[in-house]
Amino acid sequence: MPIHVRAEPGSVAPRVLLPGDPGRAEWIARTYLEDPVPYNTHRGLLGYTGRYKGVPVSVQTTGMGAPSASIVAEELIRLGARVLVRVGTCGAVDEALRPSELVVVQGAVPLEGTTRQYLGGLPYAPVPDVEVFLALLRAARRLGVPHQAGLVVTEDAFYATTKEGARAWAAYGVLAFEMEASALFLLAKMRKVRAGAVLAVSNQIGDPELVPPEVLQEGVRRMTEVALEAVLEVE
Ligand SMILES: O=P(O)(O)O[C@H]1O[C@H](CO)[C@@H](O)[C@H]1O
Ligand SMILES: O=c1cc[nH]c(=O)[nH]1
Repeated sequence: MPIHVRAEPGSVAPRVLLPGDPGRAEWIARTYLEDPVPYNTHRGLLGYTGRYKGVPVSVQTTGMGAPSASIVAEELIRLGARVLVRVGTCGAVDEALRPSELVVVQGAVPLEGTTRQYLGGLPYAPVPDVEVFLALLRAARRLGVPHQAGLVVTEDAFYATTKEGARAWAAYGVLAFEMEASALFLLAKMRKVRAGAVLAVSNQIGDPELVPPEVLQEGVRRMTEVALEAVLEVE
């Protein structure tokens, strides 16, 4: 049994949704999964397995930041996860992004320390699995959900980022900042599994004010439905 995700072999489905927040994991399991069974509560890394439209799906909390997400992803893969989709929130850099709008992540600039340690300092371009990315994009279009596809920055220090600092990244095509995607994408390539990410805008970067809770919840609902429909399309 892994050290952190204390699940028995066979209790995690091949398809896994990955929110940072345990509350979101519980909500997704209760709202969308048939017969959800909890398999981990250790460290608050809540994990559940049930079925979505008859297909086994797990939802597993990553915690915040690439160090925690990388531990969880490594252990999930050892437990049999094969398609990992982050369902997270993000701070918008692009002013055209509306509160709760979705970002289908096409690539994640690795501004965090976890990939640096794995790569021994080598430059790298963390990208999602192309089939997962296309399935997320198709699902967002089919469901008619407001979204953009593009780059995000994966950062370590939420409160170190300023509006001005983030705007500099907008000049290179970055839409939003978040804290886990680059590590997930690298690990998926290293361990030969598929990964992707879809995010809902929770705030403007450098602004501590969250979008109103009911607006954010609507974004989270749409993001979850996009991710669930997408994982059904990918082996
Ligand atoms: O809402 P989640 O999935 O946790 O994602 C974002 O929210 C947290 C920061 O508030 C970080 O984990 C960041 O990536
Ligand atoms: O990294 C993050 C995630 C959400 N919101 C932010 O402002 N930054």
